[in-house]
Amino acid sequence: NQFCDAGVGYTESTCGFSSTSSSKLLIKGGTVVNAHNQEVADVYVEDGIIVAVRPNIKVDEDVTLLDATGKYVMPGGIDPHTHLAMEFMGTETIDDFFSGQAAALAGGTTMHIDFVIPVSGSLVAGFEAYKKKAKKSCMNYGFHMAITKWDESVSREMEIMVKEKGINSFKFFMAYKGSLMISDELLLQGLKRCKSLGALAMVHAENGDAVFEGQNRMIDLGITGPEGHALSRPPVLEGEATSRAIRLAKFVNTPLYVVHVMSIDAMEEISKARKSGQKVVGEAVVSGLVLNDSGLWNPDFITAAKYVMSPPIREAGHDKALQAALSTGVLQLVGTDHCTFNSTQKAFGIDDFRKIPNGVNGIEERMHLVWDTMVESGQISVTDFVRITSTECARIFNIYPRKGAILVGSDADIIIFNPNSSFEISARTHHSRTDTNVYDGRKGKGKVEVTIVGGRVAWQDNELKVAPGSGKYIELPPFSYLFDGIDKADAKYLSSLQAPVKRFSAS
Ligand SMILES: NC(=O)NCCC(=O)O
Ligand SMILES: [Zn+2]
Ligand SMILES: [Zn+2]
Repeated sequence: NQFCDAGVGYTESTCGFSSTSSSKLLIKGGTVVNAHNQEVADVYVEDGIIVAVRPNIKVDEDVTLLDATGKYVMPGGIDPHTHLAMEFMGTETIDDFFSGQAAALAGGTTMHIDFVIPVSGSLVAGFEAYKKKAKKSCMNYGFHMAITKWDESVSREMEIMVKEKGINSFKFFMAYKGSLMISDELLLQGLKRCKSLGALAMVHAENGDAVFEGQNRMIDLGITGPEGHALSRPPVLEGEATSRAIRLAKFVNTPLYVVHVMSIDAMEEISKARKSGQKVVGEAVVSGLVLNDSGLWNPDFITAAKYVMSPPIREAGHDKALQAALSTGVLQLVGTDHCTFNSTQKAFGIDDFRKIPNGVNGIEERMHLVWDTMVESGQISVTDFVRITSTECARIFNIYPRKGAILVGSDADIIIFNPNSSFEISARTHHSRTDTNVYDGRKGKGKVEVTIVGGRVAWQDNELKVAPGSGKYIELPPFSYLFDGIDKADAKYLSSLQAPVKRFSAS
């Protein structure tokens, strides 16, 4: 870990943070990239807000200048899927809201959306617990909320989350039998409630009952190592659950967001639904795009166990198909599912893959790996890069154009990216607290040189410049663009029922 251990005995002097105090910033001469266009322009920022984007802006001497000549000036990355300080599988992720965010800033991500896990089923208690965890934040963050049980109180608390706490999305786990997994009955209730609140339903799509069966099958065969994890939950189980969730969302007529799409099977279900006109969002994660399952077969347990996540990293072929789906719009955005456990924690499953805490790193690596894999290979344009790493996430979670854009009036969350530099990933130099890295040794083109959050330089010259506690909670309002037209479709459906209703009342 390159930063001092945050939160414990922290002082600015001992940690060597230096904050850039000027509230005025001019980024000169770069190519400003938005999802819709790119142009050479200066970007002028005052008090955290972009106030001008045009060539040759003249400013007074009290303004901090950043030269971006020959570089891209892009919206900071927004990671839609992280787990910081999450209690899971009998332990807690090693990255908290400071170490995880410090890593994010080093990699050009300025906002992430983390998943609140209810406490004993209570959403309010879960929200309070995460508010406390997030006190050490040093960048923008928002929350999704998991729904793990169903009763009147959960339904009421969902309304409180949406109307009072700034949460506009709820995740339903169709896997993790015995802990987070929910039934179809609960999923249906949850989808209906999400719809009425204008909140986006998200699913972890794997058939948890069949996964349980698959795990028993592996143990009966004496397969106890990390490879058993992938073998026990094949793509067909991800495809089945994805298809089931899509059909239930269609039945309820509410938008659906499928998190961490890892297989061709799931991706094809999303593709089919989208072609039919259904509002389904598919989230790729960087591990699914750039890794294959070969690591899981490494004879060294710790090396193999670091790749254990759910749904599993698939065999070669799924990665390329997911890249193609992302480049053609079948999948819309890229997250990380950053959920880190160190070697000691992974070793809980040394004799039984079912006990290996599930999760991989990625919050620091996402922007670099997506650039190298997708832009450098010619699969997507620079504007597409901005769309899938930032803008689309802001649109889906209803904070665009405040976030996800370099426009007058937008928040000044900005990166300066040098396409002629290069990056190299190593567990020895990364900024996460974990001692392994699933991308260890990867090199590529392009480098985030400066990360700006709310108009302040947060990362520059390989140095973190912000302190724990300087982060900001971003409330996410309900009824994003995905809800446009839902009422019209409902009205059409109801009018289609008039004929049977009349027939029934006539007899
Ligand atoms: N994905 C994973 O393995 N861990 C995090 C929890 C989840 O997103 O399912
Ligand atoms: Zn999940
Ligand atoms: Zn996750």
